[in-house]
Amino acid sequence: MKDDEGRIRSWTLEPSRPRFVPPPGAVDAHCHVFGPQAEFPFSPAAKYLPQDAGPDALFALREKLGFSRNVIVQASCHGTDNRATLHAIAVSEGTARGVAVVDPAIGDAELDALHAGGIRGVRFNFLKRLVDNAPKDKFLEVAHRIDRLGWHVVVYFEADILDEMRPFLAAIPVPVVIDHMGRPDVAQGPDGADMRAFRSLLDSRDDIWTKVTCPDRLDPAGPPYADFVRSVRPLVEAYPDRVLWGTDWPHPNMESVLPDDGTLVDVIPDIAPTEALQRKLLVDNPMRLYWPDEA
Ligand SMILES: O=C(O)/C=C(\CC(=O)C(=O)O)C(=O)O
Repeated sequence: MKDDEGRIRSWTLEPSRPRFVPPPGAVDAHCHVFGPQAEFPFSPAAKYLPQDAGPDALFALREKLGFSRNVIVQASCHGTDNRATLHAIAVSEGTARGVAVVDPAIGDAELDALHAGGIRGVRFNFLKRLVDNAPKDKFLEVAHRIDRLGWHVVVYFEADILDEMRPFLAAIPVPVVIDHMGRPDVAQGPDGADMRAFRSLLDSRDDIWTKVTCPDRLDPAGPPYADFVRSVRPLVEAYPDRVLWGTDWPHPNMESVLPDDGTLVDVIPDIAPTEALQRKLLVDNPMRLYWPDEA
């Protein structure tokens, strides 16, 4: 939905209240903020121009959905200027942490400042429709330099390049989190080629985690996201200590169908059917990665 200036609104203004009640302390471990543009302009290289979606709206949504904390992931529309993300973390009073996108030439003092501002990881985005460059050699240098801070890297790529990503992912010296399971074709089912390839990646090292997120992006059939559920539930059951969940609000680039965040939350018990799995997915795992001091 575009406004007169061509800025996209990709989120619903009136999400439903979910039936599923998350456990106390639940973390929405994948969401973003956009702007506000007047304070935090978008990057000249941005591939999409969203309407403002700032921390007030994010934290109001969190309240409505029954979550306690957020992990805010720097979105490509803000490039390597992390001020909007840092601002949202600062006003959260300790209930948000973040993942930054950095210029590979970033200095150690600036990395320290990001750490002080609540950043705990760096994101490498390989989606051609979102970024112009994804220099693996430079990314590896960054990955080596964040090791001393106890950070991890978040990697975003699609299933068609998984095989070419393997040597790069194997060389990363810190824990790795894969966004949206590397976007498999969930219509293939849990034993399809994409899920098998992704499992072999998870099996290649025990510190690769993944976000079991985005039924709205991965399952075009829509709610109740049956293909997503049948493909992803076995993954949650097989790797219960390495999975994270998030809303993906404000759902960058979702233009034709606006996902309902309440409905997304109601997918959680379908992919994590026991209380023990839900607690790991929503509390224990994200706390270990983002608030290790409190976990
Ligand atoms: O963040 C997401 O979940 C997905 C995005 C946007 C994005 O990653 C970015 O702008 O950096 C997408 O697929 O368009």
